[in-house]
Amino acid sequence: MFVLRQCLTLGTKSSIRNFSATTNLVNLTINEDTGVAIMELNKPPVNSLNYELLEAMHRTLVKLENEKCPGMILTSSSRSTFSAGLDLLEMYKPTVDKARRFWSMLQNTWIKLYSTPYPTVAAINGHSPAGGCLLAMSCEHRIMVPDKMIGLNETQLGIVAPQWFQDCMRNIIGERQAEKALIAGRMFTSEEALKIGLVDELATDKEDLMQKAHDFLDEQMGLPPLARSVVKVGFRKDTLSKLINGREADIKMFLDNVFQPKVQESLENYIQMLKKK
Ligand SMILES: CCCCC/C=C\C/C=C\CC/C=C/CC(=O)SCCNC(=O)CCNC(=O)[C@H](O)C(C)(C)COP(=O)(O)OP(=O)(O)OC[C@H]1O[C@@H](n2cnc3c(N)ncnc32)[C@H](O)[C@@H]1OP(=O)(O)O
Repeated sequence: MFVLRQCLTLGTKSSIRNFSATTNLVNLTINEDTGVAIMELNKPPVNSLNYELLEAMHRTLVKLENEKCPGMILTSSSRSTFSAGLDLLEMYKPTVDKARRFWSMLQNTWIKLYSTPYPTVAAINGHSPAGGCLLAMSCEHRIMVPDKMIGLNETQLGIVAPQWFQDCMRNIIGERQAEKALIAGRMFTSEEALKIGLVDELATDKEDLMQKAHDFLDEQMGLPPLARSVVKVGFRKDTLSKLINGREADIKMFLDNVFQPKVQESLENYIQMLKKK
């Protein structure tokens, strides 16, 4: 359930309704004049994607779809990080039920985000590794601040990015670049990401980032919405169907991997390393 927290009137003619998921993990702001939604991930310090954050995102996406949202900006309340990807603690010594529930919610959230009929833009105001990169890649347009890192780094962690993560990257930067990036588990600087088309624009700072995101949505919202969304979903349907028809196999892949003693050992070392940093 969403609670109406407060009504803010900013110093512009637009009035803003500010909703928040009850957990406060996602701040949702909807501009009353334009209907544009800003979905801000708010799980300090790095928006690691645990079950609760994914569930709050999923709930927000369902609400936006039901309310015929005309456009959405996905961003983060953190100064350093857009999202650190999947929460490593969700994968460290989970029960089978917990691991299954977690992966299933990740699938639900991605399917909703990837298939929205309305235009989506990722305002990437920080680092965006692995699952964070997946979120950004699932939007239609990506704008990033300078001097941050983005990419699917799974290979460097000794794990394999799931097929649908790989497909998202291939759909954006093409077969050859995706193959090279995925084999290496390469993280790109914002500037490198722009060069290979992993992001579409760079912004100078957060204000410029949000302005550019609004500009993109203004342009998209000027197009006939039904035709726009049919073309979008048409382009994405093969990638979506692959996961939708293979959800159980994908969950099995995750469970088979996550419970490997070697994976648990690397995970423990990685968590320790991040904590000592
Ligand atoms: C290693 C083996 C993984 C095993 C996986 C198991 C099964 C796999 C099967 C299939 C799944 C494959 C798909 C995986 C997709 C993923 O998304 S995996 C997650 C990959 N993410 C990362 O590698 C990012 C790690 N984090 C960072 O690089 C940095 O934190 C950052 C994002 C660049 C930010 O840096 P900054 O300096 O600002 O912050 P800190 O590093 O100091 O971190 C602050 C705080 O947050 C904790 N933390 C960071 N990332 C995560 C995370 N992903 N999950 C949980 N917690 C995280 C960090 O430990 C610090 O904690 P504190 O010291 O207690 O404050």
